[in-house]
Amino acid sequence: MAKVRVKVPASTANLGPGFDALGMALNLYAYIDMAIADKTTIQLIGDQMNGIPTDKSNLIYTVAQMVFDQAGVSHPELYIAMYSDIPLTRGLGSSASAIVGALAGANALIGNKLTQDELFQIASRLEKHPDNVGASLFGGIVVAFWDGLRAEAIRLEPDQNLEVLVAIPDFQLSTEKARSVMPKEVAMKDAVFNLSHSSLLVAALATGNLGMIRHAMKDALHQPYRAPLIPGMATILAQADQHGALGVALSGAGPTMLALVDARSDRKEELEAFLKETLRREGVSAQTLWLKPSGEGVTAKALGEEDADLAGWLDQVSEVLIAEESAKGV
Ligand SMILES: Nc1ncnc2c1ncn2[C@@H]1O[C@H](COP(=O)(O)OP(=O)(O)O)[C@@H](O)[C@H]1O
Ligand SMILES: N[C@@H](CCOP(=O)(O)O)C(=O)O
Repeated sequence: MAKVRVKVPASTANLGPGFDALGMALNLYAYIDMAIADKTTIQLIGDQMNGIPTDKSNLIYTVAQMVFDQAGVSHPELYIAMYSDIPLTRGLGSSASAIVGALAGANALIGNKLTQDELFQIASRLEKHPDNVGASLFGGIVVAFWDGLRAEAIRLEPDQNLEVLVAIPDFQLSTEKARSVMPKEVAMKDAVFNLSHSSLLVAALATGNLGMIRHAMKDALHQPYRAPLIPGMATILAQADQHGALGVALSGAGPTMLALVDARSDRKEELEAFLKETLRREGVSAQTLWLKPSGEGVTAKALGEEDADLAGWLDQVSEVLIAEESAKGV
């Protein structure tokens, strides 16, 4: 393919007890255009990616080269353009989406020489959290492990009534920092607590037993240690189910808080206000977003000569949205 456009979903990892094991793709996306070129150029569109390098140290570029290496081809020069709605370093899997997007784009450019499983192995090796990369790659809900040698995953179809409310604080928290506060060893009772709760959560999600989520979505392995890094988190974890959440967790390594909600609930406004107000009382301003699980994982489609470049296409898309809103009279 001469040029490809990749669409890759954000992800939320852990879902509470499934530390490094459970992930869900969300309908918040990053887009990457990629083509083989005479000279490497990397264009980052929007303020979102301030500070990300635009030379050959860029993650998208380096990951694409890994695909070429593994496939035994050489394409050292690339055109890359990227736009993302996924906030960086907030626990919504921006790094995983960049890795998975780059893998899918580079693989499409060379006629999909690598299998999905090969992409999953590379992604898990790089990110080290198969919950994030598995969700961005396969979509839906992913149950996964990575043992340092191999990653395995099974994808579950999310219940159609599942909605997701995220409260994204206006500060960044790197995964590295949020992992550094965790103990190296845990007590047997905490291990058993998480084993039973994450197993129950998978069963609840697999069978659509939404009422069980509030019992299952509890964690003793990482959230207690991370809570001091996020003012308001402990209160949200303790009380969100009293305000209409099916379950609540830290999204990935944080600082975003995530609530699972029944789409038919009439308490959505109450829950959103509770999350915002709890964080505000602790001096944290946060943006709330209503999301859905993304059933689809990463996609890569071929672009023709007639297709607009990424910046032009984004303008067209927003014009369509504005036109749709005007037609609705809002
Ligand atoms: N498109 C991208 N290009 C290059 N690096 C990226 C991109 N997206 C994310 N990253 C890197 O990933 C880091 C964030 O990863 P991480 O701390 O795991 O948080 P999260 O994945 O939850 O957003 C960013 O600070 C940046 O270094
Ligand atoms: N399981 C990892 C997930 C990190 O996710 P991110 O979206 O914050 O990068 C962890 O909890 O450390």
